[in-house]
Amino acid sequence: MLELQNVSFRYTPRGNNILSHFSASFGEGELVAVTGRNGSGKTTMTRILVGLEKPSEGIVSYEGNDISAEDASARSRFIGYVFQQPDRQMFMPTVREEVAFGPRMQGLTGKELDDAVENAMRAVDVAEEADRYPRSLPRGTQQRVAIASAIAMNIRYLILDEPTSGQDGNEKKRLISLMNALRKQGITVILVTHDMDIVASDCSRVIVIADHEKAYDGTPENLFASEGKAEQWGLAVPSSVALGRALPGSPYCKDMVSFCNAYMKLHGRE
Ligand SMILES: Nc1ncnc2c1ncn2[C@@H]1O[C@H](COP(=O)(O)OP(=O)(O)OP(=O)(O)O)[C@@H](O)[C@H]1O
Repeated sequence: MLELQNVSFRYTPRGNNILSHFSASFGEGELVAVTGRNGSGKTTMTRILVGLEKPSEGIVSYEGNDISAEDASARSRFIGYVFQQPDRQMFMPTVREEVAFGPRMQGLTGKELDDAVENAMRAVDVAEEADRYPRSLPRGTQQRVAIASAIAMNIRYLILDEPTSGQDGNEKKRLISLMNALRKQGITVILVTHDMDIVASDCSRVIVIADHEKAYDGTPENLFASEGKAEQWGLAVPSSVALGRALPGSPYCKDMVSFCNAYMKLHGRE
């Protein structure tokens, strides 16, 4: 279990709190969305989890131990982070070397290292790009390379910052099915996103940050079930949810397939 306990954070000693008394815990195999208005502190919260920022107050704990003082490189043994612009975290000449960098730093060598790298590249479907320069790849592929780098280090948590912004439908679908595959292996995926379609259709849980605090922590269904709840935090309601609300009985429709099923059921009864 990875936890933020009563964490407050400000970027400068005299600055305002970006987060105030923020607590959240992340269990195994969850797909958790972190959302909220622009500038609400989503990226900051994940940077604290990964060790790129230290809490001004409160602690970060992992499996019951206070890891607040551990830096990001120490935490990379269990947590991976994919930046909004993944090319900023790539500095090796080939995809294979990029993916090998982390596990090599962890002490893997020889066949063990080669196997970890090959398996990770295959898991995210970048094996064919193994000899290419990572920074020349499309952003979606770079994201998968960054995920492979994390998988090769045998992580338990993966944080993705706005992975679907600017992606086409196919790349989104590919990423979502990859996140689901990781989740089935027990890896917890934490997704910073403004994409409410993904929140409703794919996430098991959603955290909303508003006014420096955790405003909501629960299922997407509960967030979107009643009109006005998500909207008060500036969140867009997915089309399928809005359409479902307009049907008799206002069924909750997490995606367009659910909406069509609900519609057909009603139609069949008429
Ligand atoms: N390095 C920094 N120094 C000072 N202030 C910062 C720094 N990084 C972010 N901030 C401020 O902290 C606040 C929270 O930023 P953060 O990037 O965490 O928000 P966010 O919810 O991820 O935003 P977005 O949805 O726009 O990506 C913003 O007001 C931002 O301007």
